[in-house]
Amino acid sequence: MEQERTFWQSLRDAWGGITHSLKTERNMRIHATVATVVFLTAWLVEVSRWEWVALTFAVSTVMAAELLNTAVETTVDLFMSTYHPLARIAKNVAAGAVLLMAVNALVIGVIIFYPKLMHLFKVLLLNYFN
Ligand SMILES: Nc1ncnc2c1ncn2[C@@H]1O[C@H](COP(=O)(O)OP(=O)(O)OP(=O)(O)O)[C@@H](O)[C@H]1O
Repeated sequence: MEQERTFWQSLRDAWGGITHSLKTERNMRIHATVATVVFLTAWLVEVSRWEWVALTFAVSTVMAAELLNTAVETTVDLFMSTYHPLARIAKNVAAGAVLLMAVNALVIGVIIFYPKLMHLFKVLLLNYFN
């Protein structure tokens, strides 16, 4: 039996899982880019404390879903290298979880940013014509 691992070894392996997904999954890189843009915009338009909570939660759930999707895809590929309807269902359902979380994050993003960006747009427009 394997020797008991330290907390730091587990943490390093978990981080290795995230970096693996970033290196191998294009969608994960898209999520990371969108997350960076969202956090930068949130900082620029000075969102409230609770809006930070909602955005952080939305972004992390999408990325966590993508990590689980990668885990499902990898596990399916390990056991099924040829076409199988059940493999298709497993992968599609895991991808569906990512889609659901992404739509949820989009709705939260629109609710938070739309009024702020519209306000900013109006201020810039008024300043331009005055
Ligand atoms: N062994 C298989 N049997 C049947 N269908 C499969 C199999 N492998 C993949 N598929 C189908 O192809 C799709 C893409 O699977 P793939 O493993 O290539 O994931 P991906 O290209 O990384 O997709 P994602 O965009 O969800 O990350 C799956 O959602 C599934 O519909």
